[in-house]
Amino acid sequence: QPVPPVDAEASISRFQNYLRIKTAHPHPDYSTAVSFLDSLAKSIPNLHTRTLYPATPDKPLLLVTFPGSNPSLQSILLNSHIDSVPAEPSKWSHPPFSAVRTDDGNIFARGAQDDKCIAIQYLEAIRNIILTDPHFTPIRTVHISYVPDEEIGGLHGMAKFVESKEFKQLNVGFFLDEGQASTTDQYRVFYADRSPWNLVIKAVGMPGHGSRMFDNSAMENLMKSVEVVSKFRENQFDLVKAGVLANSEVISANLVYLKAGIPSGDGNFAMNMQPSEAEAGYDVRLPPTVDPDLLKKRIGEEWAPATRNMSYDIVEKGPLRDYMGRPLMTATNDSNPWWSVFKDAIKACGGELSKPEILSSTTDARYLRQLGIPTFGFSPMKNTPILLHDHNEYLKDSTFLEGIKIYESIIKSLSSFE
Ligand code: MET
Ligand SMILES: [Zn+2]
Ligand SMILES: [Zn+2]
Repeated sequence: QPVPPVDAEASISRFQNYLRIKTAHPHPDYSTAVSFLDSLAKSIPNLHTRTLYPATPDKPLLLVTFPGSNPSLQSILLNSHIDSVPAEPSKWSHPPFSAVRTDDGNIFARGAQDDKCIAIQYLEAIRNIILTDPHFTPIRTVHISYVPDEEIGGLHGMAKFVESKEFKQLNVGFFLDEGQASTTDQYRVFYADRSPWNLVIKAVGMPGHGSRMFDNSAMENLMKSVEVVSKFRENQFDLVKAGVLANSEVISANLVYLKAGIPSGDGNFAMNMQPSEAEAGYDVRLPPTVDPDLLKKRIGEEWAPATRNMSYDIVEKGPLRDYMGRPLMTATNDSNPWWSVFKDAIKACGGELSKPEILSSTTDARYLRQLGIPTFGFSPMKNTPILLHDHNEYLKDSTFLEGIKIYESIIKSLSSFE
């Protein structure tokens, strides 16, 4: 029986159709996305699916299973989050949920890189594996999880899932999650993430007429803090600019909002009033190697000192250490047998990997590393600008297709590893 040819155009259409589902926060359409992925998985022979609700009925998680011949071996879990960050359509050259494909092959959509590409690539890779070799049976079972809420911290998604009995029954031995695009000809792989803190610094101070000059206004107090944090940020960034450390190896503290002022009722602010409260919000990211207590000390003493009427609030979005108290990092040496299997699989299909890195952003991988499960971040996008969370996010059609080939090799190798 002749093997039907792999239909690349059909794979691209399926990618575009998935991109067209409005999965952006604050109201991601999880039910449409899950039914789309569920039917897609069911159109591939040998795949089974289950929909789980680890947290609440409005936050589904789709689990796809490609059964292995030896269920006593630990399984492989591939992951993709369903949700996307918001997009501002007026700032885009194509509507963010149109998945327009330009003449040069770029497919524009929110989620094209982060991370709806891998969602479809996993399934297309398995489809191609079965198509080209109908007798291929993995030795280890391969699961794919499609999880909600990653972009808002994963508390009602992966964090809950890893605590469930369904997860424990999967007996996961190796986990693969999203990574980031590479601007070079080499693929990037990530062995750790930075952990996010949401830091809010608040100032109170003397209110008064807009014309008066006095010490200790809330604005003055807050702006002094903003200067101190900016200085810290500059010092960290200088290490990056000098090539001493990578972006992901320093602490970043980026100002993401400022809130102050007395509303004048017409959407503006009263200009002749000095407010008695002001606050600043920071996205802070900590590399796995830093001591969180030292940073907290610095925040309390230097960034938001009580002596200047300042207070602060830190929301830690997820774990920083595993249950043994160790930093969340996956070994990339012989102590981790999965490392060479993964590396060799990339090489086997002609790909090259750059030196393993810490991811500058954060993924659900931290919840698996917390359990001590070997975990890498990987999204096969080379020669591609890094556009996650940016305007005009896109992925080239040929890059998407290359990624499917990479996953064919990875899935075959990982699932055949005894
Ligand atoms: C707030 S948890 C992480 C969410 C998102 N993936 C980010 O890195 O910003
Ligand atoms: Zn992502
Ligand atoms: Zn993201």
